[in-house]
Amino acid sequence: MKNDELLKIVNLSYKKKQKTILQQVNLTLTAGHFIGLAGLNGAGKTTLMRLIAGVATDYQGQIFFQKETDIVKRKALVSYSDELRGFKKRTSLKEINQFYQMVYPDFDIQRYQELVAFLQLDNQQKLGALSKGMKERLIMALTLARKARLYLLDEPFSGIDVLSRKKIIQGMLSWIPEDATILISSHHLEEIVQILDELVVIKDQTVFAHRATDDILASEHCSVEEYFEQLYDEREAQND
Ligand SMILES: Nc1ncnc2c1ncn2[C@@H]1O[C@H](COP(=O)(O)OP(=O)(O)OP(=O)(O)O)[C@@H](O)[C@H]1O
Repeated sequence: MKNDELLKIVNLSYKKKQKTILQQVNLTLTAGHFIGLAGLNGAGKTTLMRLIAGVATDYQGQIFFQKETDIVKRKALVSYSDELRGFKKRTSLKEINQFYQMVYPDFDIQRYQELVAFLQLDNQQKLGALSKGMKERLIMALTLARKARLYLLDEPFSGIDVLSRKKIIQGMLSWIPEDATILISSHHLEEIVQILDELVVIKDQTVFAHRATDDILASEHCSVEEYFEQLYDEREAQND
């Protein structure tokens, strides 16, 4: 149901090679929302997605999904496609699709075919022959074809040409079920802001802000992009 609690992260900290990447992260996401994930390069956006998806596991703190901590159950409800690193370059899109059908019981083949057509992908092509933008389209099709509760898209548009972006961003509204939530990271907030209900900002190795975009517009008297920039400017001003 819309607005039910989906994800609750409590005091999460994560280190990689003894370096602290995230610390004391607290975040609650509810069902039925489009949420932007913003932060400068290296802030920890990808790391947070990997933790939510259950790809990165060696963390401190707790991650509840629908009030449960079981990672297998979480993986079954969260759709995230890493960079398809596990597949060989000669693997065709058709074979990748077959693999997803086998591994994910919620993979909706009809929805995948619709996404393939919408994103102008060619099932006969090999993974290694895809351009950066076409690979991003494939990741998007595979991720959104699952009937999940939470979708994670990490910089989904960075390689996609400007003309296609608008169409895809608008199209995304129709691909996400009403009671599901999508978390999208992007360095170009201005492009996705019109579809965002909420914004999560990663700064100082933690979730620094989590606000409804309507609330930002009403109480900050600036655009969502300006609000994000100001959060970082404040830090620089303090450091001066
Ligand atoms: N395998 C790794 N080993 C060591 N440090 C890592 C590793 N992967 C990521 N990091 C570090 O973790 C931090 C967060 O990286 P992450 O990729 O999550 O950031 P990001 O916000 O997604 O960045 P970007 O916007 O550049 O994609 C960075 O300082 C990065 O150097």
